[in-house]
Amino acid sequence: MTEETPHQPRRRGLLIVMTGASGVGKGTLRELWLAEQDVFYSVSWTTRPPRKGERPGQDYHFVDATRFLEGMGQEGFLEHAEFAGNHYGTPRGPIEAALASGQDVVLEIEVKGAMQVRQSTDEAILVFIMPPSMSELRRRLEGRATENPEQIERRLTRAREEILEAHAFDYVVMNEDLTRAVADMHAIQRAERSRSERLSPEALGGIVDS
Ligand SMILES: Nc1ncnc2c1ncn2[C@@H]1O[C@H](COP(=O)(O)OP(=O)(O)OP(=O)(O)O)[C@@H](O)[C@H]1O
Ligand SMILES: Nc1nc2c(ncn2[C@@H]2O[C@H](COP(=O)(O)O)[C@@H](O)[C@H]2O)c(=O)[nH]1
Repeated sequence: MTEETPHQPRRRGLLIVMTGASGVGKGTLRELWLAEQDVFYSVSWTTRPPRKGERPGQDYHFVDATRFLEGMGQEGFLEHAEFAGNHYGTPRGPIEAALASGQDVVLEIEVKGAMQVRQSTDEAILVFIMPPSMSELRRRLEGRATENPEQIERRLTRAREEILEAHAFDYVVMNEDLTRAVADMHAIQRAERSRSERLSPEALGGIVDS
């Protein structure tokens, strides 16, 4: 809910960044967590070719390397990174408007990009999604069957590096039981909405005057 009521003053939206290894279940978790919520999901740009069933403009903006470089100059990215041979970036434009209107914004990105977001803004809430084990992560990547064996090994190598960075993030959510992980995401969002610094003096004045 972003609507202003006498008991719920307008606040700035939350900027929530989900990060973690490829295949840990970020996308699966995000879809369940955000179902029936009016949240702005940031659709990334990527030079990776679309997978079967992926919808341009909804899952990604699929572009070639030339267009990606142009985008870096023109629209500008909040962050961008190379991952397993492809480029990925978060377009900056729509994010500030959504936050200012009180809408929560969710990014789902790899670890280097999440660290760039941390450096560029204090307001980001960084959530690291953790796999129960490397063998389970492998099982999920193999089960998804969207990469070939060599690409899976490349993603697992990167995953080991990423997991060692988990201490740098605000929250760690273990994605073993999916229902529990979804509940953890709701709990983080609820708690962060209650943080007092997200209320402006104007919003508090509105309560006093109501
Ligand atoms: N808690 C879970 N238990 C078992 N399987 C899961 C769980 N969460 C997700 N999966 C499965 O793991 C696979 C990878 O999930 P998903 O594609 O959401 O990962 P991801 O982190 O978004 O990957 P990428 O970063 O590469 O986009 C999917 O087949 C999904 O169904
Ligand atoms: N730094 C960024 N990482 C991103 C972005 N969009 C997605 N991703 C992450 O890349 C890997 C690989 O994704 P896949 O769809 O090819 O499996 C994964 O960890 C994504 O979360 C982005 O804009 N910036």
